[in-house]
Amino acid sequence: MAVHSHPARPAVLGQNQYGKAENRVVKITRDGATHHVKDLNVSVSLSGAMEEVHYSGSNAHVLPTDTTKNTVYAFAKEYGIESAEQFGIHLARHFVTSQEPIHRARIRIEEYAWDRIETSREGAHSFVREGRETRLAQITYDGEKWEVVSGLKDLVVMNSTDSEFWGYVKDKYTTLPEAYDRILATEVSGRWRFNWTDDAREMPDWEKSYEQTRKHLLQAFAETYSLSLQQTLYQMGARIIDHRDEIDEVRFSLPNKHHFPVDLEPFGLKNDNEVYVAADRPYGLIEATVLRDGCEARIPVDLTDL
Ligand SMILES: O=c1[nH]c(=O)c2[nH]c(=O)[nH]c2[nH]1
Repeated sequence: MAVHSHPARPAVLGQNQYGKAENRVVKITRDGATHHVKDLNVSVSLSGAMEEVHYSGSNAHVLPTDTTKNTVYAFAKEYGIESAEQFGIHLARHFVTSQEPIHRARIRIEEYAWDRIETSREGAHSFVREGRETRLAQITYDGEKWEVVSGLKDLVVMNSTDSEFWGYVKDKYTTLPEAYDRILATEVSGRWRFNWTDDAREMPDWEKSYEQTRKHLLQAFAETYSLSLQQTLYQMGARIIDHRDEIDEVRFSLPNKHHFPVDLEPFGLKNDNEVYVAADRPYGLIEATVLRDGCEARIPVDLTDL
């Protein structure tokens, strides 16, 4: 394509910058059975001698935004992520010193913090996102009977190992590679229905019930060696039914927050289950009710209806 020059330009280019925004990089560092997680959202913004790409479309000075994305993932492997600041400094220095037309790099980073889930099983690879979930309660009374449904939403959890997914149906549209060691992460939305229905019976201790139900749910997530999110969901519900006599029904809606290992082979790097891209959509959505045997399902299928 012809590169046009504009000797008499009525419109002049002002401040400009470009790069790949919101690179979701998750780095797992393994210290034996103890895993450490760094979870960042990295936005790269470059500026410099970029007049020509705007005026004429010449890309001669343009390092592709796709390359800036690859650099983020490759650096996570090559240099690790000690801190957001250290990681950002590495990246900014790289872009400015390796590409002559790039004069300025701005790296913005958001970091999501994870706490460990306390569990009795061996190994430390289960995490809950820092920041409390939202607790929910719905009370219905018709003058005779009570129905109390409690629950929670926005409880984000992750296992950095002990999750596999294979042996599934394959048709002509199936491309998913089987996974024998993957990250399992979800944002739990759950509701549980109490069997307390009338004033003549003693009420459960609602505060203790919530705290214990949350604990069982988290421990079941952490302790289940998972062959599918469906299996983990059932274990979470069954653990609650087994341990909490006051609850007859549990329903979960679990988005599968996919973490795909990044292919670093093109950069001569081996990704040994360390660097992942955290994809936000589309996501698998796994939903099911777990009931005390013989009890009726009353929690709506669509939890947003509750
Ligand atoms: O745990 C999973 N369950 C699925 O049904 C499913 N489908 C898929 O593509 N990945 C997964 N993972």
